[in-house]
Amino acid sequence: MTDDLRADKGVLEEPPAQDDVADALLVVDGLAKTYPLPGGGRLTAAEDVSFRVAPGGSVGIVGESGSGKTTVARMIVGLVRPDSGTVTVGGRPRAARTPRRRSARLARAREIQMVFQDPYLSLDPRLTAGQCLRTALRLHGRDEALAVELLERVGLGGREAEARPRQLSGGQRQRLAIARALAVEPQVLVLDEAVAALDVSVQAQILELLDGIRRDTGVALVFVSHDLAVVQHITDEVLVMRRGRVVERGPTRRVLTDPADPYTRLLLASVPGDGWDPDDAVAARAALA
Ligand SMILES: Nc1ncnc2c1ncn2[C@@H]1O[C@H](COP(=O)(O)OP(=O)(O)OP(=O)(O)O)[C@@H](O)[C@H]1O
Repeated sequence: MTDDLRADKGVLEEPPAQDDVADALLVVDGLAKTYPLPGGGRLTAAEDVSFRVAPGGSVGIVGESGSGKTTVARMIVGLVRPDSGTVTVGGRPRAARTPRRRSARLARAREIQMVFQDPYLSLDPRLTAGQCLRTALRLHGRDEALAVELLERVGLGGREAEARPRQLSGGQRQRLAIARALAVEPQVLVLDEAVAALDVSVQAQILELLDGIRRDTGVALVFVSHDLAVVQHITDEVLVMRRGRVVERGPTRRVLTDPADPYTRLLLASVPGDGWDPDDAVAARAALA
């Protein structure tokens, strides 16, 4: 999409820090998805969503429930097929379908890994943490002994290595899910509300962990969250989504301290803090609708 078109669509476009396509690791271009509505017509879950992330970069996607964040995350990973748009990792366009050949499937998994809100659903309940990591390492032709290093990397010790997912705390399970994703050595990690279910102190530990990992490994992060405070800590740039469209984007600090779009202002006004009045937040929403 050209800048003129973007301006026509009312999307505020600041030159992102990672503006050079050649430097971008992940290029998301014009992703769109609609779903049929029960009474006819179609719901726009995502419309013309484009952004780029450099190696070691971190982009946040924020918005309220139903704004289209998960749809975008799932299209990037390949769990939802876009109506249009492309996803390119390291200069290679991702195929629309999961390839049949095993080697191609593994190569695709090494491009992008995803961490979900509830790691229970993605972890095999029968495997201990150590077995889980060794299985992933073996599958990708890596040395199984690296499991110890990975556990250490995410702050899990020998006791946790022998535990199955149900014997771990929510924070430990999420650490394991991150370690398993890293076992694949992905270029991009997409995290969908990955810390939403954790209490604030555990959230902080996981965010710190992710920040260290992206600095050390150069993995690019796409961080989907409804929580502006979370995004503030982990991302360089942020996209604000409303009703499937990106209504604002820019450096995270700027967007969160000096928002240009009324919807971003509303999101910020909705966060409880000093002098916060729920009536004001409700009134602001009514004015925007
Ligand atoms: N498989 C589907 N079929 C029909 N509609 C869907 C489907 N998946 C999502 N939607 C709709 O698309 C819109 C965007 O949903 P999405 O889950 O992407 O939003 P979200 O911002 O991630 O919300 P949340 O934070 O609640 O997960 C919503 O209106 C949702 O009801």
